[in-house]
Amino acid sequence: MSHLPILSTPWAMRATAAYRIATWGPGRLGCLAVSHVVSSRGLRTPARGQRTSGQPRSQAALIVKPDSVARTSPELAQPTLTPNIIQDPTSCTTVPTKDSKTPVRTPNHEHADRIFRKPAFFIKSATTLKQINNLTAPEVVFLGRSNVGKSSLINALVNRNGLVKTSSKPGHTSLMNFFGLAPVPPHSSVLTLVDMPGYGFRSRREWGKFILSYLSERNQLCGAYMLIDSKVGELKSSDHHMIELLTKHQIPFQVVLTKADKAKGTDSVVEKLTAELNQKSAYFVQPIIPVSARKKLGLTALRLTVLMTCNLSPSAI
Ligand SMILES: Nc1nc2c(ncn2[C@@H]2O[C@H](COP(=O)(O)OP(=O)(O)OP(=O)(O)O)[C@@H](O)[C@H]2O)c(=O)[nH]1
Ligand SMILES: [Mg+2]
Repeated sequence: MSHLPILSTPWAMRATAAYRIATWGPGRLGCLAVSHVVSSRGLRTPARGQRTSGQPRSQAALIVKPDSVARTSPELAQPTLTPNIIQDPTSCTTVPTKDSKTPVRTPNHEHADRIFRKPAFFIKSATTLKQINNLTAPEVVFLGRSNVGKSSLINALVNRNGLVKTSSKPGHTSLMNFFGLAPVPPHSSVLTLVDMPGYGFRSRREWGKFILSYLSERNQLCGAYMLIDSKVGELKSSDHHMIELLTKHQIPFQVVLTKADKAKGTDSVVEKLTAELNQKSAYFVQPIIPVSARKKLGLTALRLTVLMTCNLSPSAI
């Protein structure tokens, strides 16, 4: 367990975060939405697996890295998983260079790729939580600034160019879109992937309210993937606000460096961001994963961590 400095009371932290969200691009929320978020949630156990609601909030929960996201958790410490996640150059975190050795693929990598070859399908767009009540599969959400590559990454993960619409124009995705993976669509979905509208430049204020209620109340949500453009290579203020929001709602999140084909080297960026995020949030989960949707790099590593985040054993599906 690692401890973060206690900055203030949980209530003050929540109020501060709520104020910041109220002034942030995708939200620019009215006071009503903010006070709803501040007062409505109980502590949920962030998880590899579904979170539960209704447990009391405690300050301890805000300052202690939860076991389920600590890097020392037995699950991540499994020798068959962790070293390969971190070291396998093609299928995992590192974008391979010309000098890379032939990657070693473990059965877990094979399983992860196999699961993501199951038919992927569009379920629905939503603007209220009620519209997604019937979606019960474990869920992960892809978040990030406009144009960072969220929609392209989902297409690449499920091997379906065109499943999610992409555009070079920022602000293209304008609703929360839900996608399923299932042996026999649309039944028995094993996993739900959520594509968010981008925040920051060209985002729209009306997205904020639903996104806030989604993050604060959605029990199916197992974790978030926060995308950073590897060419940008740093957290912008809107990313900081999102991290505060994820932390406030105790949602474990992992960072994905997108468009790695365009960046010269991602190692130093990974190192710098890892140190910064470890300081900033107890809900940050390592490792940071560089990917390229265009060159299909790093995708297997991401698939495997998505399955782990959702507590879906790759070999059991
Ligand atoms: N070079 C490169 N370009 C990429 C990659 N992934 C996405 N892009 C490009 O980045 C642009 C934005 O991609 P999207 O997937 O639409 O980004 P988004 O985050 O969904 O954008 P919004 O929905 O507007 O928030 C498009 O022109 C993509 O072709 C990548 O891996 N490499
Ligand atoms: Mg998009």
